[in-house]
Amino acid sequence: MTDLPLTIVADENIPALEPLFQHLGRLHTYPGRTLSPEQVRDADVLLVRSVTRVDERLLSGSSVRFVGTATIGTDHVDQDWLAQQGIGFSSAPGCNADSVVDYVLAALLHTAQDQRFDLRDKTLGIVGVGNVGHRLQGRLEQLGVELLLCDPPRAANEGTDGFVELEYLLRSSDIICMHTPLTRTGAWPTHHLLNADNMALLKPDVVLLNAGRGPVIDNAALLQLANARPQMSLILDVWEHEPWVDAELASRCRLATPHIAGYALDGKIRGTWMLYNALCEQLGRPADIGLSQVLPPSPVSSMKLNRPDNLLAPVRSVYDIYRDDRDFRAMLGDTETDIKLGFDRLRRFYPERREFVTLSLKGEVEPDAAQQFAALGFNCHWGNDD
Ligand SMILES: NC(=O)C1=CN([C@@H]2O[C@H](COP(=O)(O)OP(=O)(O)OC[C@H]3O[C@@H](n4cnc5c(N)ncnc54)[C@H](O)[C@@H]3O)[C@@H](O)[C@H]2O)C=CC1
Ligand SMILES: O=C(O)C(=O)[C@H](O)COP(=O)(O)O
Repeated sequence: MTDLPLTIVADENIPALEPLFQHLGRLHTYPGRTLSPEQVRDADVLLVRSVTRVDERLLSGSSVRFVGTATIGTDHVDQDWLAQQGIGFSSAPGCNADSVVDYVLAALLHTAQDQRFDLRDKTLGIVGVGNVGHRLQGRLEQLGVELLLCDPPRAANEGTDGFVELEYLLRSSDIICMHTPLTRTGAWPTHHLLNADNMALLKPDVVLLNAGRGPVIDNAALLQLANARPQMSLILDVWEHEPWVDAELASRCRLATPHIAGYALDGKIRGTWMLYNALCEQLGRPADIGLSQVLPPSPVSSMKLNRPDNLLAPVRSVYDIYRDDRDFRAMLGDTETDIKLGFDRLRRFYPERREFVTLSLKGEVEPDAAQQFAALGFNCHWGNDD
């Protein structure tokens, strides 16, 4: 597959396809969720996101020689089958990890403000300490939050120091953030990792956030528990059975969003760009388009703080998580079919959002506040009036 032009079939929800791939061949875009064997049969390259199941059913008999998913998660791809067929594969590890961490921090800071607590007085458990969990760990440690970490695969490789057992974390944490992949086999499968039995261990007023994959938590058991425990706070970005969402569970959440934690433009375009690099490598061609050539400058690039004690002011100016929550809830009274269509429509036409790091903060602030704004991930230039 070295002869150009290539035939490239891609999910229409992948940004920056033209500038990165058009010079390599003819691009055909389709809705990813309904991509069919007929649409991919004559393709050389298939570029997907998480909503396309990539397996023998989709690709058998096709001419596809390279599959790329512009996502971190890979549970939608049958990688064993691709390898057996000699089809090249790449995902985009870490591409939107900072976008997810921004989402988590926005959600937790709003929750802390609404429930009148300071994150630094809480114990926060992270389950799955990979690209996302590790970056979240870094920012929260700088903020001064006490952490518990659970990641049995890492503990098995690196030693158990610094890691705790899941049950201990569930029992001891005030806030829990789920960041594991979805796996059904292997030594540490995560399907229904949180279930009726172990969720009974949770503190009654726990804040539980899932921005990994929906089926990592048994959603029916979660709804039952949350109904029995009115003080429990749920923040869910991912759902069992997407694009369908259990409207009752969503209505029980303090924040509910349609799988957009990683949807900052920076994270999405970085994912596409990583696939461009992987495809060029497979083709033996130089990848000479830089990320900055395809990532537009941020429309909100600097902010002078006049209320430096309020951590939420810059967070809101880059990312209003309540807007996502409102838009999502607005469609939940619809029929099952409308919810499914609405879920994908919100994602397809997601408004531009940028990562915290794109915002420069200026002003004169106290050292403690300066440390906290830097910990959140903003680009800080204190004392600079330019
Ligand atoms: N909501 C969203 O928009 C997004 C969701 N994701 C999801 O988040 C997941 C995590 O992303 P990354 O951190 O980048 O992945 P990663 O692969 O870098 O890290 C995952 C971590 O989970 C750990 N893990 C695996 N099984 C575990 C278990 N049973 N218990 C505890 N830990 C376990 C692994 O050892 C690894 O350290 C992705 O696989 C994807 O499904 C990723 C990006 C955006
Ligand atoms: O990267 C991942 O993994 C994700 O979950 C994606 O950010 C989700 O976006 P879509 O692939 O579903 O558009």
